[in-house]
Amino acid sequence: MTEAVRTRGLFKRFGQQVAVSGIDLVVPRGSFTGLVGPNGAGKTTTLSMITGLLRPDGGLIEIDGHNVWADPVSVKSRIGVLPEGLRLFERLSGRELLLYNGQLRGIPLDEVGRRADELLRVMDLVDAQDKLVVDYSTGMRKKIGLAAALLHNPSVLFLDEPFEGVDPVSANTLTEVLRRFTASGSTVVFSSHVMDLVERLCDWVSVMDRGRIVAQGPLDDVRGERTLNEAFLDLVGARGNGDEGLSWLGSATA
Ligand SMILES: Nc1ncnc2c1ncn2[C@@H]1O[C@H](COP(=O)(O)OP(=O)(O)OP(=O)(O)O)[C@@H](O)[C@H]1O
Repeated sequence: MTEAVRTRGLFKRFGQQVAVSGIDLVVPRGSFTGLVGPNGAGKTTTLSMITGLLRPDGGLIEIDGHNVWADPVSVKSRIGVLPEGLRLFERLSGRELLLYNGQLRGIPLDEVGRRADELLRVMDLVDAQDKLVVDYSTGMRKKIGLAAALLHNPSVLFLDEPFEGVDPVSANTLTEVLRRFTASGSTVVFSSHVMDLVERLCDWVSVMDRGRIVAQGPLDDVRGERTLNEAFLDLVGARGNGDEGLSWLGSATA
């Protein structure tokens, strides 16, 4: 199996809190991979280390066989990132943002212009292309962020919660673009809490819980005879706190 992403013993702590506890993540090339886990499982921390945004305390990360922290330049030209809490250049218009990103990546201006026009069209952002990014809605921000991440044609695309706050129409657009991207042999890794979506899109799944990988492999192997949601609850242990306490809740009288 050729791997797009491989970590060995990847480790990160924040003070006393171990966020990522020595994980061996495997992402096959050309896969549509879902990184799932409950709140605080370590997904964002893992993606931040893999994409070179956060220095690990230990372990190794390779993308297309290149060591992320030893060879950051060749890795960064191969990856696209849509991070959580997406920070964009707010005072640029959507189109300017793409042109600027493309030039930062060293793509000739006429080629950047061509790619930007196509991406704006596919993302249904043509009418908003001259509007400042600060005035974009959440879904529009995700779409322009994805366009910026795709502009240099990366071989691996990392998306942290790409569908959060995105309406079904925009989610469909994002899905179509990502499907086309993986169909051409490129790799997508995205984190999500939405099991239905992961089940619909992904062919490979890594399940994290409390800083560890508790299951990893082809979607069909991880879920077995169950839905992915049932498998997820089995794997991370449904935390049955709902029946205790809160006796006051719902007893309000008019
Ligand atoms: N900068 C930080 N400083 C201190 N602790 C942090 C920091 N970033 C993350 N953590 C802790 O590390 C753990 C993993 O957090 P992380 O954000 O990676 O989880 P996650 O799986 O992405 O969660 P969510 O699904 O809620 O976004 C949590 O316990 C979190 O509180």
